[in-house]
Amino acid sequence: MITEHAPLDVGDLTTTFVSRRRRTPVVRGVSFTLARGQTMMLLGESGSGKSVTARSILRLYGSSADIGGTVRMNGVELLSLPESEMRSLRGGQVALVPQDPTGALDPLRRIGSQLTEVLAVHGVERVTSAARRRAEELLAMVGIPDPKRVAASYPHELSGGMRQRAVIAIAVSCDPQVLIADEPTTALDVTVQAQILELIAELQARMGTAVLMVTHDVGVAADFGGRIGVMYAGRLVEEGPAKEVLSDPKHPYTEGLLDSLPRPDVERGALRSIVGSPPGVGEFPAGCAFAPRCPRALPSCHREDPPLVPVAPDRSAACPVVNSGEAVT
Ligand SMILES: Nc1ncnc2c1ncn2[C@@H]1O[C@H](COP(=O)(O)OP(=O)(O)OP(=O)(O)O)[C@@H](O)[C@H]1O
Repeated sequence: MITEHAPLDVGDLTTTFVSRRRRTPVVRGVSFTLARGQTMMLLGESGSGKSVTARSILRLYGSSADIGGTVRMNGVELLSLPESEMRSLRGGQVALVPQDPTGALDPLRRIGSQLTEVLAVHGVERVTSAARRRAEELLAMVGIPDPKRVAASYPHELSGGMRQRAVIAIAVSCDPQVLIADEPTTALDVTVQAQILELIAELQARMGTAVLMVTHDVGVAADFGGRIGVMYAGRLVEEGPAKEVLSDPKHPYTEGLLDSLPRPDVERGALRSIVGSPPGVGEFPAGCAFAPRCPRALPSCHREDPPLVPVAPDRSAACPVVNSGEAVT
């Protein structure tokens, strides 16, 4: 029997930054699975560990972080892969669209040559006229109206939105099975943001790519759909279909987060902020990290960190109040 592996299966992922003086845990036991063509949005406030989770999957921290747990891509464990194999996997089977397209492009090289190089490195096309044609096709595919001109341009000659389209063209050039997008629209004008999200969704539908997207923007999460994983203090506290999580949050943190943010997708009264502030980097309290701010914390929440467990069909949360069936209203 042939078992189909998930494009991405993350189990109990932990990331601890290490320096000569200290060890700083940042990601603490994150698990999720992405099926083919599926989206997972990592949603949470700044500092909750979303980007570190995404970048740990790609092993982008080198020796500055200890990464534990498992990261399987199509059944292959990435955390024990030699760095040389990891390098060929990045940009091939798994590609990153970062927040800032400017930093992702080489300022001294034309867009077309950056694209053909990626195609050559990953053995898709040698740098020939066929590769140049392919580069232009890719630029056209990401909605660039004049691909010949853009291929001959340097990054500084393009607008932010066009640069991000070019970065996306490079990211999808080798037909990745997993696309990791780390706040891909934050650095762009509001008018361009929706277009870039639409483009990612369109490419995903066309190519069957699984997408892991990091965002702190509930509007982006609502628009994109798929599944949402809500992060707080380095942990996933809630996970489920985006629509359900956003309309009927189970975890008190998700509820507080949604109440505190302007939501273009729902009409509501005044915003309410969550009392207190999140723990400092690596300074997690005993028990549930949200307990000191939680209006529903039980005495046990200050001692035991609840695991993420099923709370409804296809949904899970890390909260004993939800798990015990008590309504979170
Ligand atoms: N290279 C690093 N070394 C040490 N600490 C780091 C490093 N990168 C990130 N951190 C810390 O890890 C924590 C989580 O950062 P992360 O970037 O994942 O947050 P985030 O949820 O993505 O929020 P943001 O939207 O602000 O990026 C932060 O407190 C950050 O200071």
